[in-house]
Amino acid sequence: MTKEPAAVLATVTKTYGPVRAADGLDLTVRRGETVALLGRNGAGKSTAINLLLGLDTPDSGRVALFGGEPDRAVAAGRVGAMLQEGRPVPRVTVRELVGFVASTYPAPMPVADALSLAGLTALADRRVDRLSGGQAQRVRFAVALAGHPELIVLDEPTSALDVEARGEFWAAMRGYARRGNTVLFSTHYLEEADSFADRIVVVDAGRIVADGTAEELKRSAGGALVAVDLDGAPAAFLAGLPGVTEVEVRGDRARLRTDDSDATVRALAARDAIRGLEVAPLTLNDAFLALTRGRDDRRARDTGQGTTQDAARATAPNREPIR
Ligand SMILES: Nc1ncnc2c1ncn2[C@@H]1O[C@H](COP(=O)(O)OP(=O)(O)OP(=O)(O)O)[C@@H](O)[C@H]1O
Repeated sequence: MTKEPAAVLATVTKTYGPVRAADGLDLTVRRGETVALLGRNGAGKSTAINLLLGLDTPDSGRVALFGGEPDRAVAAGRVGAMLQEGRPVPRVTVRELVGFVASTYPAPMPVADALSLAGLTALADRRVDRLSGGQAQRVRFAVALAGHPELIVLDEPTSALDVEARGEFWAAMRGYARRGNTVLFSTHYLEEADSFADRIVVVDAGRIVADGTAEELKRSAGGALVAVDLDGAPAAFLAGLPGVTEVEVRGDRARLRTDDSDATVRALAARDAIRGLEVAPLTLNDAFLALTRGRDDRRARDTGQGTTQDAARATAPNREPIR
């Protein structure tokens, strides 16, 4: 018998007033996968996670964890979660806190094991209100492990951590995933999705707009980037060159997205317009922007105005984590 997937959202919708926070989400997370939900603020990542965990009910569609009701899987300890809201920190030691939470589950993980996986063995007797932000986040991870879950769901687990704490956090998570467990995490950091996920699911305006490995996302966004100096020439001809799907001109430099970089470069060469030529594959960031841009454009059309992202993009390509 094939095993049920760890998590399923089937054509799930959820609206909050006028906002379609989940707009027909279809997602299957297979056992053993590490999946990133990648999207900007307000894309619908937390909504998807809350629906999956049974913390919210969909307007329509079906949600299942291990083939059953989310509540059942959560109560059985098969699912651990780290959500965005921090709870007040009690004045107990790390070991006491994890031990207490473990005692509420039917088949908990041994406390020493949870502490070790979370990289907390040396801090077991430290009070939890006397830890750094990164250490406190690993305590929350150990708490999420306490029920001995097969699936961990993390909503932006590292957004408040510095680079070093982030590295330690992901090292702990990898140890858990290596045991054959399933991890679903949301993030707006492209590099985090790229480094830690087997599969990236791009969420935008309550919809899944792409789903695959980083390489597949780059391929599905299409092509490469070609940049040249204009040398004072008017830029109008660039959009008509073979392969070109997008033109961005800043100062005297033109940046083209193309489906066929060979054809584009040949056409540029034929016009003797290859000064400062650069050809580069799309970065994951470029792919993300290309994959989510269509919806921005549609939203802008629907509301009759550009979005702030459009405005930012018109002046500078986004090289930062998506915010
Ligand atoms: N309880 C709620 N009531 C009203 N609107 C909500 C509620 N929860 C979410 N929304 C709206 O639904 C949309 C999706 O929000 P959601 O929190 O799922 O996005 P997100 O991708 O997790 O964003 P972030 O990265 O900021 O956490 C947003 O427009 C948000 O304002």
